[in-house]
Amino acid sequence: MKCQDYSLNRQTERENLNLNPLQRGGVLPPESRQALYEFSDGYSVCDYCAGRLDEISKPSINSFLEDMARFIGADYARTVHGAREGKFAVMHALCRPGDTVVMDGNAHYTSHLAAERNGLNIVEVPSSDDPEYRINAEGYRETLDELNDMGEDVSLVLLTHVDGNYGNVTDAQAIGKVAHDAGIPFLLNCAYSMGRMPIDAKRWNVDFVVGSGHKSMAASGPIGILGVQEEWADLILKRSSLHQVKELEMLGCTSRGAPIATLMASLPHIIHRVNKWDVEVEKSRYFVSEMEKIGGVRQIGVRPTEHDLVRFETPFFHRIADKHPRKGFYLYEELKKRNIVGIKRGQTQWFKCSVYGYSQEQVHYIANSFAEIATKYKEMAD
Ligand SMILES: Cc1ncc(COP(=O)(O)O)c(C=O)c1O
Repeated sequence: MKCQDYSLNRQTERENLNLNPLQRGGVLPPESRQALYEFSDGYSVCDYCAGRLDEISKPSINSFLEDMARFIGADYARTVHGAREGKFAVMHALCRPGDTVVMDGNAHYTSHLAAERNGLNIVEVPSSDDPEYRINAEGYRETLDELNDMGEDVSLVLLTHVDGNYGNVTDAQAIGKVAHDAGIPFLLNCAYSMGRMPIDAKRWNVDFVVGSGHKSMAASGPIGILGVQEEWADLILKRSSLHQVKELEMLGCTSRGAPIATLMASLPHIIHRVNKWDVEVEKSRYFVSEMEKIGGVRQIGVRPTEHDLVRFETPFFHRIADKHPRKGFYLYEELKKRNIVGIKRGQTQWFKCSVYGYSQEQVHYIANSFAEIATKYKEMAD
């Protein structure tokens, strides 16, 4: 069989300033790039395995998981292949087909799919209207009261801590309390927060917490974290009846090579960086204020933003696209000329972006580049 050359090169994308919110939190520090090289073979962490991934002591996955659990305020931590697999595992262990799970109206599609694959009914707590799309504890209380009045049993309450559309940071502690007052366990999806900002599952009334290594924890994917409190450990981490040492919901073992090696190497880095979250939020607010100096550009979602993921409505750039010979592609192309990528090609009506991890000078350069493009095509927007 003839096969084309698949050797890959991503140098250009790596060297540009990448504003895609999906990419910002997954950039590896140098020590993790080294780990990636050392552990790039498939089963590379399994040389000294005595039966189960989370018990391996060389490399020290066992103590890494204890440190991770402490970092997120959970009693136990396991690696999974992503936040979605963590949600699926919790639902699979806890709920029965036909049960109802209550989740926020801003929930990620993977929460829907995890529920669907488990045969669960989804009831959503609506967000507030445009432009805030806010999710609050009162909404959860009302929805749970209504379901209770209808005689509907709810087996799980799920909240997206930070949603992927607006970057709204919700009050997990208050919603966790509502869930517990109703006697229902609480699952917090921290894909956009764990590894970026401090998480305290115990203080926030969280029974199960999931995070995403490739999204927010400076790791090569696919990898995620599932945190579980003591009360639920026997259920979620129950052993197989056929292979006594193996944990059923983990299908025995999860991540077995580069993803877990990079996440381990990145743990000190992310423990350190979450303490500087305030600086990131300030940087993000500065970026929003600079962008909003361009006529008609407006940040959507809760204001001032409390996260690095920001969504802008950009009618100004959209009007230019109507007249520009390159149509909607001009914005992407103009940014690329300035070594900025991450805004989807052809998208001008609105876009999401993030300046997480960039220096103040880089943020200034990025904001200035948008302003420069706006000035260049000002006439076309009139
Ligand atoms: C809010 C949110 N939850 C979950 C996910 C999925 O994370 P993972 O790829 O780790 O399953 C995403 C990814 O975009 C997300 O934005």
